[in-house]
Amino acid sequence: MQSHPQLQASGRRAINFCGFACECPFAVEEVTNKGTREKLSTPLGGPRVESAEVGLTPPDSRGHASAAQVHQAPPGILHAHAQGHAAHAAQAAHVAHAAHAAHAAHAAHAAHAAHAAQVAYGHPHQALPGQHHMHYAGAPVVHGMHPMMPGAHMVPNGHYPIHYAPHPHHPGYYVPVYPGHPPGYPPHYPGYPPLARDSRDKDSDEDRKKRKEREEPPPPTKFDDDHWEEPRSRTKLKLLGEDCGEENRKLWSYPLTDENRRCFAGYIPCLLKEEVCDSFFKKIRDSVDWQQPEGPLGQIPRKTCWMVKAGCDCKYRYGGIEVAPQKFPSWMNELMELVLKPCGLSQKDWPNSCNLNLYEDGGMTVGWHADDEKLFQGRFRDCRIISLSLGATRKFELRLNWPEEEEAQITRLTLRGGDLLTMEGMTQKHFQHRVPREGTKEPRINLTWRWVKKHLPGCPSGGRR
Ligand SMILES: O=C(O)CCC(=O)C(=O)O
Ligand SMILES: [Fe+2]
Repeated sequence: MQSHPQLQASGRRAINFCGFACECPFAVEEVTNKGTREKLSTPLGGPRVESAEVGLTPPDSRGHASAAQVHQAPPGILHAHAQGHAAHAAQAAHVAHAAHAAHAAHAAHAAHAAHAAQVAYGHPHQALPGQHHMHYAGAPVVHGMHPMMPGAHMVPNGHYPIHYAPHPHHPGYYVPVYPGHPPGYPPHYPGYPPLARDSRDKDSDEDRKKRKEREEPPPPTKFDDDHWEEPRSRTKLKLLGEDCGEENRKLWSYPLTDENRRCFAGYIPCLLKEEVCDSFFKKIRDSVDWQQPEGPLGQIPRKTCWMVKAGCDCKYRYGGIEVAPQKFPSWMNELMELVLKPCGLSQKDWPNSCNLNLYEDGGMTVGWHADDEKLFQGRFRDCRIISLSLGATRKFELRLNWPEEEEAQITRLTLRGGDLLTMEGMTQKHFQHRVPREGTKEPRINLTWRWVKKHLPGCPSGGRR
């Protein structure tokens, strides 16, 4: 993450925002103007920033950028704080609205808040008209009741009664939370729209637990006492990596092999050469009519496109969105030829649909989900999904829906441009997968080929008309 320009100007540089490849907003170290590194920590584990030299420079175009990013704050992280530093929060808030600045300050850690408030407006009285609040260090007055936290007094320089909850991903880190939000509701502040969250993005442990209690179906009935699913020695399921011919077999490995659940993920590294990847990447990026549909929780955090073979007009509905089909373009045949040959599939057996995603940078993601929509029948029978990655390297994770004691819950893979990944058997029933947030600035395109087994009513490829 880049240092804030105001910090740079003051000779201080906040670095190493948490060190994790994710959304953790907190700086954990700072380079001082003496060139030494200081640990930033609070009694609660969240770090504290004491960059009192932060100036009162008005926001520039970067400020606008910050404001925009504020609205894209990742789930579980408070909006104004999302940029990882009070100065960002302040600047973002400043750009947005003085009242928002108040919330930015409030949202932030008390020490951050001081700077947020101070830097953001310099006119603390405008924070929320008619209220005595948000006057922190450096501002003239500190008194009054907090406008949104009953019983809470405003106090100078920290020890402000912000409540903290464990960071959803990083043990030992804490994030401020706003009391009064309904459980499971993504923290946000009045005046901001709800977080733009993918309804598939159910990646906080807290969320997961609560959702589980509320709406997750109980584990399905097992095939027998020892097996979740009928073993493939009986069903005769053939894996692509086994049934692809002698010359291709050596290309494959199976990083996920769960015979008990009949779940598999196959992998071929660097299937396509770099020049081929580059050429398809550009063609796809520039020619596809990318959509970023709005779901119940805001725009999905990536661009997408749903393509089908001629004769099918099934829409793809998932997570409260609906994507209209586009026809396979001419490049699709060329690409399928390259990708599906090593899978041992001849043209008559090719998939009849493909879901495409464009992740413009590491901030774009797909949250935990399974491709278990009725179209593909993956909850009821073996289901193949073949995925090709182009562009930036991203992590890909699989987790069990119903882990048993001591079972490893997450399988982590790294997908580079040109890599092929499959999910086979009952993987869509027993596992969820995701592409988590990362720091990269580089774009990635992913294509997942699938077989529509149950066409929507009215689709010319379906049984009924
Ligand atoms: O981008 C990826 O690798 C996964 C995409 C995915 O899971 C999906 O499109 O359903
Ligand atoms: Fe998926």
